[in-house]
Amino acid sequence: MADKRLVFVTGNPMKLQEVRAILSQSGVEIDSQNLDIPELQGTTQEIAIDKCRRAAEILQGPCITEDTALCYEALNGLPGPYIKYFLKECGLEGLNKLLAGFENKNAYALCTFAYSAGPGTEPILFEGRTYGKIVPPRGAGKFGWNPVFEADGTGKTFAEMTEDEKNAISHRFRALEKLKVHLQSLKS
Ligand SMILES: O=c1[nH]c(=O)c2ncn([C@@H]3O[C@H](COP(=O)(O)OP(=O)(O)OP(=O)(O)O)[C@@H](O)[C@H]3O)c2[nH]1
Ligand SMILES: [Mg+2]
Repeated sequence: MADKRLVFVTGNPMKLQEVRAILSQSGVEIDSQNLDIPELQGTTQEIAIDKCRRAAEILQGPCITEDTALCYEALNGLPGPYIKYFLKECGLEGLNKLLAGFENKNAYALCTFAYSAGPGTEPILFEGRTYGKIVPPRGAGKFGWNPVFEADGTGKTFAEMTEDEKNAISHRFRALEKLKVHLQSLKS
């Protein structure tokens, strides 16, 4: 039996798949709720806290939510938490063109999990980062901006990696490592 069950509120099946794979050996089992929670404008932290708070209120119970940002060094962190809309409107090529006037193609993927113990409690954040650079698309485009993000030291875009390769170094993996430590502390 799982040591811990958690409800992950997300509308993104690829996130859910990766979270389940990363947590598969950890004793944490994930139930999912596909709720469309309105997302505030603001910093990644503000967006993550607000989204988790709303989700816990709707569920009337504990839950986790996750926000992903793609932050360009040359643009002082933008598109950041608004990457979903940039990707939708500009496509993978557009994500490259944004940096056309800059030599600096460095970027980091930022994953922020928020954990709420239930309605009325303040969500706690767990962040993970993976550094890399923005490149012309390579690899199968099954998930978001994976084809244009080459992780430092790998020579591969996330889309060219196997699931296991990505899950060993991803922003999501790094944030979940911190969330796991917190969940352990709740058990004792
Ligand atoms: O190539 C990718 N590799 C990843 O590892 C990854 N993680 C998220 N994303 C995309 O980045 C935006 C985040 O927006 P986001 O955090 O609001 O997510 P979402 O709205 O899809 O789901 P949720 O908010 O219901 O959980 C969305 O377009 C996601 O598809 C990724 N793309
Ligand atoms: Mg979202």
